Amino acid sequence: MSTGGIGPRFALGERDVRRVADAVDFIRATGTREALDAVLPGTDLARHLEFAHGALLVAGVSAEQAAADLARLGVTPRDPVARERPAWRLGPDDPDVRVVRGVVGDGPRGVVLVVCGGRGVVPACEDEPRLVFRATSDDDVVLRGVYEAVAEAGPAPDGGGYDRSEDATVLHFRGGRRLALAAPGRRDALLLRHLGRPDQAGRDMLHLMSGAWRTRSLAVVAELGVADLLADGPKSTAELAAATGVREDNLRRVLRYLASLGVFAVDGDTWSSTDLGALLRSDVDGSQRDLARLYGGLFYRSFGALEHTVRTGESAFTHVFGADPFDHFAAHPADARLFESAMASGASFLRAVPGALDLPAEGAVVDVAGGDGHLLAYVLRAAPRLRGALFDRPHVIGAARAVLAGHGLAGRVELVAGDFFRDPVPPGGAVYLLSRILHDWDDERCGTILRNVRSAAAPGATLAIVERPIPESRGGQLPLAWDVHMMVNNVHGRERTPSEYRKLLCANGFRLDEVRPLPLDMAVLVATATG
Ligand SMILES: C[S@@+](CC[C@H](N)C(=O)[O-])C[C@H]1O[C@@H](n2cnc3c(N)ncnc32)[C@H](O)[C@@H]1O
Repeated sequence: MSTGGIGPRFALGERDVRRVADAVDFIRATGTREALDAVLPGTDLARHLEFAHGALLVAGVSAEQAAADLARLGVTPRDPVARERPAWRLGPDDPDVRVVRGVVGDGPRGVVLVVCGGRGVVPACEDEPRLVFRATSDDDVVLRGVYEAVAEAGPAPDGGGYDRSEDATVLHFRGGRRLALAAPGRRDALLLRHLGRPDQAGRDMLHLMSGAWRTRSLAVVAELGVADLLADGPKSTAELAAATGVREDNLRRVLRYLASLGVFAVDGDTWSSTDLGALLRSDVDGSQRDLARLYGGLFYRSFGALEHTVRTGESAFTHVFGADPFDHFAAHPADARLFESAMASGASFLRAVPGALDLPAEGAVVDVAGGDGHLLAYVLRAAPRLRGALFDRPHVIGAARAVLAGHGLAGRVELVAGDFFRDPVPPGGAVYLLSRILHDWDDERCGTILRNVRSAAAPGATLAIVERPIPESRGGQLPLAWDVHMMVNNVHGRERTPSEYRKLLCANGFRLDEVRPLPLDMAVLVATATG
C-alpha cells in the first residue's frame, strides 16, 4: 500500500510508517514459496511450513496508537490490541514493550508489531520484518526434520521460547534475513536443541572473557601485515614467518586461532584471507587495519586501566599515558597519524552522510573538528557547488590538507587551525558538521562547543551531528560498547540517547529535527540553529 504523503495522522514516525507499510505490502503480495525463497533460498520446505506473519520492531508509540496506525494501513487489528510482552526477545527491563497483532487483507497472513514505548529509535538493522513460518505438522519427527533442514540452510539460532497467547513454540534465527519458525504447542526438546548445548552458558562466558585475546591477535597480524602478504594469493606459514621476521610456530598458532574465528582460511599449512580477513589489508576500500592496530595497541593499553576509571572516574587513557588523548596526540605524531588513519578507516559509514543530508546547492559546509577531512571530502564531492572549511587543532591540519588535496578539493576548502573551546569557528556556514565530537566530552564542554558553533551559524543553518546514539528503549550492543570506550579513552566522553542530544541542543541554541540512521548503528542527528 502506498502511504502517499505521510501526514500527522499517523502516531508512528515517518520512517516507521514506511517500514510497516512496506512490510504489509510484502506480506499481502508474497506467498509461502516466495517468502521461503527470500529467507531460505534453495530449500524445499513449502510442504511443511506456511508463511504466517511478518514481525517488526517499532518505537515511540503506545500499543493502542500502533494498532490505530495498522488500521490506517488497511490492517485489521486483532483484539485485544496489546496482548502480551515478547518475553523471549527482550529483557525484563523493558516494561514498555507490547505485541500488537493484525490481519492483512482477508488473511490468513498477519503482521505483528513489537512496540517499544518511549522515544526509541529502531536501529537500521531492524528495518526488514522478521518472517515467521508456521509448521503445518505437529508430529515431533517431522518438526525435528524441518528444524534441521532450516538450521542446515545456514541461519544461526537467535533465541526463542513458548508463546502462550499463540500456544506455539517460536524459534528465532538470524542470517541474511531474519526468520522464525512457530511449532504448535510446547516443544521443549526442540527448544533445547535450538537454544544450544547444556554447556552453552559456560562456552558463551569463556568467549566473552577471552575477547582481549582476539583483540591482540588481530592487532598483531595487522601490525605484521599478514593480510597484505596474502593479497596475491595463499602462502605457507614458513613464507609468512620469513617475510615478517617472526617465529614460525608461534605465528602458526595465532593464525590457527584467527582462522577458527573466520579471519583466515587454511589448507594444510597454507593460509589465505577470507572476506573478513581482507579488511586487514592496507590497500582495500574500507580497510580496518589501522583500527585493529589502534584498538589492539594504544587503546588496549588504556583499557587495561578500566578498573581505575570505574573506581576513580579518571580517564584510563590519561592514567596510563599521562595526558588526555588529544594532548597526547599533539605531542606524539606517530600515534596521531595512527589515530587519524584509524578514524578514517573505521568510518565507512561517513560515505553515507551526504545522502542522509538535504545539502543546499550553494554556500559553505564547515566541518568542526573535521579530523583528516574524509567526511568533508565526501560531502563536497556530493555537492560540487558547495565550498568547505575544516577547523581542527593545528597538528591535524597537515593530514587534512593532504586528504582533501588527494580528493582534488584543495581549491574549494579553507583549513583553519584552532581550539573549539577558545577560538571562533568559521562563520556563515549553511551546514555545520560535528562528527564524532560530542561523544568525546561531558555536557558542560559540549555546551561550550555548541554555543561556539551557534555564534558562527546564522538562524536556520543546519547542524549535522554524526554519532552512535544509544537507543532509548533498549540498548544496542555497539553504542553501549562505545560508551565504555569513550569513558576509558576520553576525559569526559559518553554516548547519549537521542533525547539526551535533544536536551543538549535545545539548551545551546539548536532544535533537533530528525535522527537519520547510518550503517553500523551510527546516525546523523539533524538540527537547526534557532533564532
Ligand atoms: C574522534 S576525532 C573525529 C574526527 C572527524 N570529525 C571524524 O569524524 O572523523 C575528534 C577530533 O576532534 C579534534 N579536537 C579535539 N579537541 C579539539 C579542540 N579543542 N579543538 C578543535 N578540535 C579538537 C581532534 O583533533 C580530532 O580530529
